[in-house]
Amino acid sequence: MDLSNGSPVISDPMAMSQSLMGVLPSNMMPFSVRPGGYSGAGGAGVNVSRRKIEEVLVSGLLDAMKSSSPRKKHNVVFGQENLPEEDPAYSAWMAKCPSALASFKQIVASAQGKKIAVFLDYDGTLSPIVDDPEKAVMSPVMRAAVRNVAKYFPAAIVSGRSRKKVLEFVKLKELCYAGSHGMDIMTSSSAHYEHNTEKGKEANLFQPARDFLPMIDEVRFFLLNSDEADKL
Ligand SMILES: O=P(O)(O)OC[C@H]1O[C@H](O[C@H]2O[C@H](CO)[C@@H](O)[C@H](O)[C@H]2O)[C@H](O)[C@@H](O)[C@@H]1O
Repeated sequence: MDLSNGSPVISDPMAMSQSLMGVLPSNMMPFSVRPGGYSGAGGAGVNVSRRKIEEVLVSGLLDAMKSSSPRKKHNVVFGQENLPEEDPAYSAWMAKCPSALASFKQIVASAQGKKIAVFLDYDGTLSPIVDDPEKAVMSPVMRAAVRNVAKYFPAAIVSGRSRKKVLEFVKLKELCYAGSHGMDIMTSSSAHYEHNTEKGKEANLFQPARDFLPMIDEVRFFLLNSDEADKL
């Protein structure tokens, strides 16, 4: 990330130096953004205790993900009949993209005392994959878990779907939504984001996704979907 002119420019995370990546697996890609951004109402997202992080993210969100979507069979994904550990393609893929969940304790530990924002995918993460995209509804348990996440952390859903469609499924006003792969962003109307948004302005069409970044000090991405949650 180049901070030389005061605005964050995200470089290709995979090309970042090993020292910057630290000890994190390659699917958690940390980078810093300009400081002094998000200061949510009541300090949301900051100084959340380890117990609360585990309760909200692990017991709440991950458990909801595990029950909402059964794990896909490995051979459906890779077209193989053999066991995952015997499949070179699967092993190579796992080496390149290790499960963030295997390092979840490390993530929680390193999140201690930091401002945390949670970015979630919709299809296959908050809803099960189904044949008819119109029927990819979110369960009430998942909705409650996401609502709880948004109570403690700035939270956003990023989807390839239209923002309107995702909002129709999720029905939670306290989140940010980025639809059409991030080309259509709606920030929350709650007090959490008021200082970062123009009051009364609901949707910011074609707002660059990096406008989210001043809300937080540091971003650590990790890939997580219901397949992975099921392996916990
Ligand atoms: O970025 P996402 O939120 O993961 O959206 C990606 C695509 O999701 C939808 O398609 C996927 O889910 C459908 C419902 O479970 C499933 O039928 C389809 O096979 C999946 O590809 C959505 O329909 C697409 O428009 C999104 O781009």
